[in-house]
Amino acid sequence: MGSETQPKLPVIDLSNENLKPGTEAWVLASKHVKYALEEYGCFEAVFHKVPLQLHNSIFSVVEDLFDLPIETKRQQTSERPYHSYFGQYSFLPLYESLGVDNPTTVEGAKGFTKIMWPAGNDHFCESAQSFSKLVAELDQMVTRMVFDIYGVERLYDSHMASTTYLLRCFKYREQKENETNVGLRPHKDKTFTSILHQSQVHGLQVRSKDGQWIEAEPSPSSFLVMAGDAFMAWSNDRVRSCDHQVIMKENKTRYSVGLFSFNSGILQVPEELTDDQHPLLYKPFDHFSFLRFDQTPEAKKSECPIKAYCGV
Ligand SMILES: O=C(O)CCC(=O)C(=O)O
Ligand SMILES: [Fe+2]
Repeated sequence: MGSETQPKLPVIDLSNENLKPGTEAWVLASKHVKYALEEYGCFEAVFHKVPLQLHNSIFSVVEDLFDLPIETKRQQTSERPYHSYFGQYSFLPLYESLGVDNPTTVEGAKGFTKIMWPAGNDHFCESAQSFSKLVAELDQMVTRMVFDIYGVERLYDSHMASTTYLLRCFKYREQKENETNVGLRPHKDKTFTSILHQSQVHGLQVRSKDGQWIEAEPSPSSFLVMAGDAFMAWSNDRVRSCDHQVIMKENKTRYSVGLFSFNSGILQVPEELTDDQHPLLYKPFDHFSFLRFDQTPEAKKSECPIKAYCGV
């Protein structure tokens, strides 16, 4: 009998201070990032720049956030899809989430904090902003690596200038007897990138190309960097968007946080990514209009909403 090896996600250490564009280390890391995003649609980034103390404080304030009354949490509403409070669904009983728009800015962090705690909560505000700023640095590094390795570094600055961030916080309560252990059903994010960070409780799983579910291991220095549908379309299907789910096995409350990136303008496949072997697969599209389309019955019926929306 052969021994079964558990599939693992690619792990890439992006902590080194000397990891700078143009260096050999940068080129090597960029190749690993490209391979991981093309094969898995994701990888585990080791990123020690987020100190243990900040990891602890972000999960402590996220716990306080979900302890607020439901009526308070429902005060967070937004015109933008994915930016409001979600929870109390009979079909997804364990799940709750809240989003902080523009969390890397003082205004964004303060604006959200004021809605949740009208008398203020500096600890929440500062932790959410510091955490988001560091994870945004990771996002920018990875995005730059991808643009470099695909030979489209000329487009990086304008891409980043129109990127906006959303910090989503998640709580999955323990299941009661006879209740489902599904925290979140299989899905692909509609983001450009999503960077997920878990508390110590397992749950996040990623589907490999051959259909196996691979568990993402929680650790204070681990960040799961995933490509969303917008990234896949921008890359003309070189990058896969990552299929993932949350399954609760430990019977403990689970918290996680994710920094989601969106483009506030039009995304289009760079001409460098099309040729005879790679004909253009997507028309230019407005990212936020795609998010709205994704909520329509037409999108719900579709196997691949981004292709239904702007596929050639
Ligand atoms: O809780 C997690 O780790 C995953 C959340 C997620 O996949 C999402 O909100 O899209
Ligand atoms: Fe997701």
